[in-house]
Amino acid sequence: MTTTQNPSQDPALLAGLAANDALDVFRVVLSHTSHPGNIGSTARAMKNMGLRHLVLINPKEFPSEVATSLAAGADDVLANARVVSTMEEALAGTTLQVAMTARRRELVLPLQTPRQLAPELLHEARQGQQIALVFGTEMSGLTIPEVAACNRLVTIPTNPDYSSLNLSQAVQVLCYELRAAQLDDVSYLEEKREHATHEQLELFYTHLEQTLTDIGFLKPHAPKRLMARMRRMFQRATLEKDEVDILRGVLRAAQEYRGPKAD
Ligand SMILES: C[S@@+](CC[C@H](N)C(=O)[O-])C[C@H]1O[C@@H](n2cnc3c(N)ncnc32)[C@H](O)[C@@H]1O
Repeated sequence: MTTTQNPSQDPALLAGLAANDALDVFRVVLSHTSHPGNIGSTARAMKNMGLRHLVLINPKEFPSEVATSLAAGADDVLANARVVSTMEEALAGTTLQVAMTARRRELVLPLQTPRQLAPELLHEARQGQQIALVFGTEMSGLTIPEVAACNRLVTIPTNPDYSSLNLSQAVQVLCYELRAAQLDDVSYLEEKREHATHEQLELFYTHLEQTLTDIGFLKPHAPKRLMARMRRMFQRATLEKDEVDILRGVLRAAQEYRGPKAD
């Protein structure tokens, strides 16, 4: 077996690298963080999972030696962190904003888990949308206006009697789910499929009905629900254009069939 040494010659590898870029549109936003150690641990958690854009809204202490020490090699994430003073600045340019909360009182949007939301986030990321993952301050979490600035609400399903994670651990869980969803998503390697259009399917159903009538399977005076059931069956299959062509070829052959050929 030969392996391609140069990634630029390997389309599958290139596609994988392109998929990795999806994580590059995410920004982690930490609001009013009190402990610099949590900023450092967040940077580490992000870099482990392939995210690198960190935005800090009014951190109590930053830059900080404690943050750098806990970043443990993810100091590039800290060096590039943007410090802003408002949520508006932190969310500028994003189309999706995910409020992370352990609390139940802010239920203004449907509550989702990271695993439920990750595929949608990745899909949007691949379209080049900018996405913010927003985390609250250690003592009190996100405020009501902060949650209201977001259009998605996510909770990590923890022990209901002890639901609040350490800030950087919450960041870790969400970033991991994004990475895991991305690794599971190999759709970028799939061949593009040309689905049959509505019109092509309608022609097929007409052809099918005519053929079933011709061969005596469908009784025009007592059709029952046969065609409705046939439609449902083929709709479930999400047929491609080529598959419809094959099926119509079969129908034509059935219509022209004159019995077994004599040897
Ligand atoms: C230490 S927690 C804040 C705890 C605070 N006492 C509260 O009630 O929200 C800091 C941040 O981590 C995130 N977080 C912690 N546990 C979480 C969970 N189970 N689900 C989602 N986010 C969580 C939230 O963004 C939260 O604002």
